[in-house]
Amino acid sequence: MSDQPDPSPVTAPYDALLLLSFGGPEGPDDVVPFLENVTRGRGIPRERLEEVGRHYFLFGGVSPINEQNRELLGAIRRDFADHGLDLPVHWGNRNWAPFLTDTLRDMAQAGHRRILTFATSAYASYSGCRQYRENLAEALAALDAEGLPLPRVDKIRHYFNHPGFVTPMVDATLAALAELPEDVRAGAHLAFTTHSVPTASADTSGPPEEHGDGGAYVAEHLDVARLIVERVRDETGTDHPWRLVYQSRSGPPHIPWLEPDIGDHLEELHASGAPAAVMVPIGFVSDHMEVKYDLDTEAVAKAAELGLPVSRASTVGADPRFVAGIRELVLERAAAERGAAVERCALGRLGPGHDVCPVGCCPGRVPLPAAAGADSPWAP
Ligand SMILES: CC1=C(CCC(=O)O)c2cc3nc(cc4[nH]c(cc5[nH]c(cc1n2)c(C)c5CCC(=O)O)c(CCC(=O)O)c4C)C(CCC(=O)O)=C3C
Ligand SMILES: [Fe+2]
Repeated sequence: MSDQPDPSPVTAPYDALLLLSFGGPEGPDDVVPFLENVTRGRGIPRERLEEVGRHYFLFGGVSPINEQNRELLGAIRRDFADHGLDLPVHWGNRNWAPFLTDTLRDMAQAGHRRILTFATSAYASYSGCRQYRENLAEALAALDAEGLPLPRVDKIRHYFNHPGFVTPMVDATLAALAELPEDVRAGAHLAFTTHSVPTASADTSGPPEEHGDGGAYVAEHLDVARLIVERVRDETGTDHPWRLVYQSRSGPPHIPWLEPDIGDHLEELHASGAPAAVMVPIGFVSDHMEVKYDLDTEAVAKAAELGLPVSRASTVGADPRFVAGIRELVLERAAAERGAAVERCALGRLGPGHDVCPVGCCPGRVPLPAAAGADSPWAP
């Protein structure tokens, strides 16, 4: 008899969940090395880096993202325990401690052989999906070089249209509308914001058949925005005008990125006589630096200068419905891997996405090995 307990049947074949995130600095001394990790080989102008460094120093050199991931990690563990799931949950980052390679090494040494990954990015795109798969491949290569047995690593499908993500965002939008002065509320515009990416990267996001016209990245965000607009209309009886806009543009100015920027959009709204706006950061799963600085600091200052009343919807963070959604996605994927019947929850027009990224999904500028996809060199 083995001294290991049998894996819990509902989560089999998986023996662990990996929470995979971006990472952020936790003090002033971390800021520059963190930015070096993020931007290695990416051709980001020096001035942009200095500018982004200032955002972090404004907050004492501490990004909120790690604390938010600790909260999410704790919430997932409690939710699993409350639902009788015996699946250990570990956390690793792309750019800061705990680094993915260290986490994956601990997991391999603890005997985990089938790992399911949940990344803190809900959409298709190079930065939000393939780059995490490249990070997994890099970590596996490092373990391989150390002679460790390699676990098989899978990744949960994009969850932008899962009710666990959409439902809390609807409530957050309603709450942000309620924060506006009553006389401007009914006329408020909804500005759905997400991270800008180079248009070339947006156009090739998602599976090859979805490339062009902003690709899966833009289509998925539009789907979420429409869902929120419809639900808000059902609740309030008001049809709020809306637009998908972008924030946190980086890169050299001659390379086109998705537009309009939230700041320009607020100016346009003001010029066209809009009475108020709600910023809804559907591109992010927690209130990290892009939200705290680019929206709550910069965009709010711009709105104040214009005299445009604004409020900002909160992100899902560790909302219990989001955490329950993560559990449902784990159970869904485990069942699919066992060949059992699965119900794939998805709202909106696009339907549930793929479990395994196909060849040619969200390519980077340079082809690099990526795990957890059809093109993975680490496939079983
Ligand atoms: C699509 C997307 C997401 C959402 C999906 C996901 O969540 O993964 C995201 C998240 C995040 N991005 C973050 C931070 C940064 N992103 C940068 C740079 C870049 N982001 C890009 C895209 C995205 N980024 C791109 C195309 C670049 C250009 C360079 C490159 O091609 O890689 C830079 C360099 C400086 C700058 O130029 O801004 C920093 C510091 C943090 C941590 C925040 C914190 O500390 O709280 C988080 C969660
Ligand atoms: Fe970023």
